Amino acid sequence: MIDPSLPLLDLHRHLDGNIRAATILELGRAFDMMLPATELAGLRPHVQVVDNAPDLVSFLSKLDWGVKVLGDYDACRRVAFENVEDLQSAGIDYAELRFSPAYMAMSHGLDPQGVVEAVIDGVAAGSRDFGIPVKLIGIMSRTFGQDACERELAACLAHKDRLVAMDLAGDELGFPGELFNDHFRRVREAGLRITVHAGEAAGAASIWQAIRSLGAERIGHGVNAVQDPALLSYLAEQRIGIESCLTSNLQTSTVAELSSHPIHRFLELGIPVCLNTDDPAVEGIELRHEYQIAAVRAGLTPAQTRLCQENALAMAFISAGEKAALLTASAERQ
Ligand SMILES: O=c1[nH]cnc2c1ncn2[C@@H]1O[C@H](CO)[C@@H](O)[C@H]1O
Ligand SMILES: [Zn+2]
Repeated sequence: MIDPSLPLLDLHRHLDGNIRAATILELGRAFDMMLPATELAGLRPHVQVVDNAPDLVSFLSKLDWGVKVLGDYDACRRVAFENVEDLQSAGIDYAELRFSPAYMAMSHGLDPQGVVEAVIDGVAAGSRDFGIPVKLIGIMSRTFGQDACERELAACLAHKDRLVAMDLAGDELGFPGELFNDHFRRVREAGLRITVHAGEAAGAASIWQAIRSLGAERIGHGVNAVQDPALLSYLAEQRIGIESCLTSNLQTSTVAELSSHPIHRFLELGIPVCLNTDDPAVEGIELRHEYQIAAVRAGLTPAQTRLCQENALAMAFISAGEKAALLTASAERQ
């Protein structure tokens, strides 16, 4: 259930995991690329999860066609703009969109800093046209290693005033957080907020590492925190929020079924948890599905989904004034 008197926020949403299949087809044609299909129905299974993936890395391969068609900066600007249009269609009042500039840049040898600029531009235009406030989170894609992440971080920090936070995403098992301690020291020095994908493919130790060494204030997924009672207490006491993405966790086989997802345990223990999409186009879902269907399958009551809405507002990387404005706007539309 969604309480319309509260704002609807998506804090964990990959802009480059939400590239429309129709846009992939159009850009593929524009850049004269061989795609696995020439029409939507044929393309869909290549860019969207049909059966749950066996693991995180297989799931992540479904994002690849979306970035392979980004042949120039205009294409990056377009997908950024369309992402804000999608927020409007999805009834979302505020979002933090995250993106990996090096991942978006790599197929056509673009400059990651140019990609950051194009995404900032596209999101600003969308935010203005659709009247939705949006903040941006830069991602370091750990899958490409430490050096690539250094270049990616430099591209993000060149525009640090236009980003609210940095994140670490990709292959958590193959590229543990320890490899990125120095990167996050620089993020902290730059004064950006920090959220980290942790406890999704790896265990609770990866979450401790993200908090203690990387400086994470919020955790993406955090499913495997459930293995460690001391960590659960710590998350609750320190108000470290978990950005839950239920359908994503099912599709990456992080959980076998939603009924065994630990989210209700997290909520019962007083950990700030919110509901998010992750990679909506790849998953074939929107935020409403997470609130109205996935959360119910995970055993949440209407009071708990409402609490998720409140938690999202508390967890958002915006000022108290911006939070109050979101609250007022949702109360007024009642
Ligand atoms: O659920 C996820 N877990 C970990 N990494 C992810 C997930 N979804 C997307 N990415 C990663 O984020 C970057 C693009 O924004 C890519 O590195 C992609 O692999
Ligand atoms: Zn994610």
